[in-house]
Amino acid sequence: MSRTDPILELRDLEVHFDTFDGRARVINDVDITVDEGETVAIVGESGCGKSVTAETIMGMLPQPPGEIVDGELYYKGEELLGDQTAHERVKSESMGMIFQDPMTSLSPVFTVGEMMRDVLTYQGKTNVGWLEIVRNVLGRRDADEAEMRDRSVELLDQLQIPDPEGVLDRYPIELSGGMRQRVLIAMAMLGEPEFLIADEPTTALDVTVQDQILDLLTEQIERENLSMLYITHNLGVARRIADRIYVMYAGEIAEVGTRDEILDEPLHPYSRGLVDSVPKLTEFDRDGIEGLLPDYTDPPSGCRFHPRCPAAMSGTCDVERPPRYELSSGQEVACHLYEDGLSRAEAAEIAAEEIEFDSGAAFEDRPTSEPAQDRSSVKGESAGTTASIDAQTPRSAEDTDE
Ligand SMILES: Nc1ncnc2c1ncn2[C@@H]1O[C@H](COP(=O)(O)OP(=O)(O)OP(=O)(O)O)[C@@H](O)[C@H]1O
Ligand code: NI
Repeated sequence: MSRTDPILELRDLEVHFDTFDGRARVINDVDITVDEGETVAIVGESGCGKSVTAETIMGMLPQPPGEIVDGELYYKGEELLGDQTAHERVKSESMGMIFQDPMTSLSPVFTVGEMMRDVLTYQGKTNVGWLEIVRNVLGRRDADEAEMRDRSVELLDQLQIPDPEGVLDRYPIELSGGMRQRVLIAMAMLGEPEFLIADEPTTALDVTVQDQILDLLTEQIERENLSMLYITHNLGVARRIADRIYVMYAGEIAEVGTRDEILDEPLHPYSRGLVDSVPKLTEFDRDGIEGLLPDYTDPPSGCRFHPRCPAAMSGTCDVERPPRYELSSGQEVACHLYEDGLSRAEAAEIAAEEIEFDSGAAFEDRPTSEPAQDRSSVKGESAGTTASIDAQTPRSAEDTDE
């Protein structure tokens, strides 16, 4: 892996929430690095802490109930978590944020909190015109209208929005979902950012429109040589867009590697289960991961994944938190099966020998190094308990970009 200087470095992040059930220790010691010109994806199932990580980077974590207990965030070497003024400045000067379109994400799978946060993108209104939004986004209520129009038209045009002049005078509600998402990307680009952060911007769109949006986004990234952190639960999207991938599980980083390393042969048992649960992305024919994310108010001891792990070793994985072992290739994996300095080939051999998903067998019943042979149960049979990660978007073709 040839790497340039990091533009963004998140170190040792720990985020807790005060909830009715007690203190939820959600983000536990998360490190993320994005190099100049690089697109990094964070993948993981719903609830694993992707958005909390993004909110922290954007200085948008609601505090309370959230609390950043530990961690540093460096943007080009400047620390931001301890300096709100610097964070605000860097955000407005250098960062662009792409959210989900609040109007297409009004769906029961989103929490009220998430919807409210997204709606803020429109300053709480759905009936404001484009120029109004631009003024707010730029924080320049007095910005010269002609100048904003020119820049906006140019961007809308780059994003292949038909009749960009006309769109400027339309309300978001008059545009299709795909068009609104393009407008949201244009909004993020308006401040001429060098770093983009996107939290599942295409999730609510159907696959064809999602593809178009990803193409347009990639074009913008290449044109402006941007760095990007892209958050998604969709491995197909990560394959399209990412140079490197961080796999997150229960508020921790399970594995980091290049896109091909992670998607072609992941090493962490969780990543393997995740990738294998997407039929189109793999030749393996394994089952999904049984069980649910842990309760963050009482997370498992040792490795947070051990209760769901088919390769968990009693006396080790339930006791000791695995460090992130670094292979000779640079790939990092937080799992006791491995050790520092292994080659990819050695690690792949260990993974093939030790990790096999099947149904039902609980951690307690499992011998240490003899994976069970029963593979009768397939993903989906135990509805609701199998980690589900989409290769496709959940919406149907009926919702296409009209
Ligand atoms: N404002 C909040 N108050 C309390 N708990 C929160 C808050 N925001 C997030 N959490 C908790 O933090 C955990 C991680 O949530 P997060 O939204 O980061 O998950 P995610 O990986 O982005 O999931 P998804 O794919 O569904 O968007 C969840 O258990 C969630 O309930
Ligand atoms: Ni999220």
